[in-house]
Amino acid sequence: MIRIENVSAGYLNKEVLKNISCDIDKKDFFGIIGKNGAGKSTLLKVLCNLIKPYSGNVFIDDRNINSFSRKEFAKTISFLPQYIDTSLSFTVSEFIMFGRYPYMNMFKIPSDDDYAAIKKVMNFLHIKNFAEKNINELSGGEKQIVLIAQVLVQETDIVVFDEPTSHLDIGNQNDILEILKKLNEKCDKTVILTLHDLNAAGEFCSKLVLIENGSVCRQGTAEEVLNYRDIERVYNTTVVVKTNPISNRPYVIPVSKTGNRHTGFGLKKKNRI
Ligand SMILES: Nc1ncnc2c1ncn2[C@@H]1O[C@H](COP(=O)(O)OP(=O)(O)OP(=O)(O)O)[C@@H](O)[C@H]1O
Repeated sequence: MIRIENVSAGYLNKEVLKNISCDIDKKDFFGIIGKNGAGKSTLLKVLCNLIKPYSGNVFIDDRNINSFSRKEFAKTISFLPQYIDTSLSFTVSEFIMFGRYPYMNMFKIPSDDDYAAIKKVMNFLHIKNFAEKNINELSGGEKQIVLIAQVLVQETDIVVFDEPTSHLDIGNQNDILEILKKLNEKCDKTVILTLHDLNAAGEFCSKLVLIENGSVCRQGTAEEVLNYRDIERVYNTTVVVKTNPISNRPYVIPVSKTGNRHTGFGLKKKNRI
């Protein structure tokens, strides 16, 4: 269980997160949503101990994250940031090997365990055939899977992703989210991620937190969080929220503020939920 308790944080004098609290359960597929600049990535950085909060604490299984050594923490939680430089010339297996850093000795020579971990993850993600390709030669979707592989070889129980599906088409986006879902449900990993696509968030996440100007606007199940009133206020737009007939999960459609001249539908409440 992860407990984020009364966290305020930011950069120099700029306070971004204002007294945020939330609990993340071991079994959660936990989505963080909110508009650009709301503080989602900052929250992930606090959680991953990359920036220290001005006040408040983060606990993993009742242990303050400040009490972990660097290596111990890297064996507990792994993080894929929003931007990662893949322009350097590495093969896919060399690139994935960077994820084994916490397990290596001071000479940084990979052991049999490190090679075995890479092989296992490549099999899991079906990317064995990429192993010797240069990372620069991959498509956006393939590259994203390799980045996830680097996170997985770290073999942590908690995996954190900052917008893992940005720039991907709907097919690749679904593939990545299915992989993360499998990690959550079959491999018992706690998955925490930020998403801009509210429909993907509604479809895949077991819990959501909606961040508004650095504070928690609402947290709970997708049905609780994706309600049109909160979404409209936070994103300053007009939406309809419906239930996906196949999965029974909520999805959100933007609506032109002036209604639709073809159907004559106005923005009455009955048309929006
Ligand atoms: N390194 C930094 N130094 C100073 N300010 C920063 C830094 N990183 C982010 N900020 C500011 O903190 C605020 C929150 O940024 P953050 O990246 O957490 O938002 P976000 O919700 O993840 O946004 P997005 O959806 O656009 O990625 C923004 O105003 C941003 O300009």
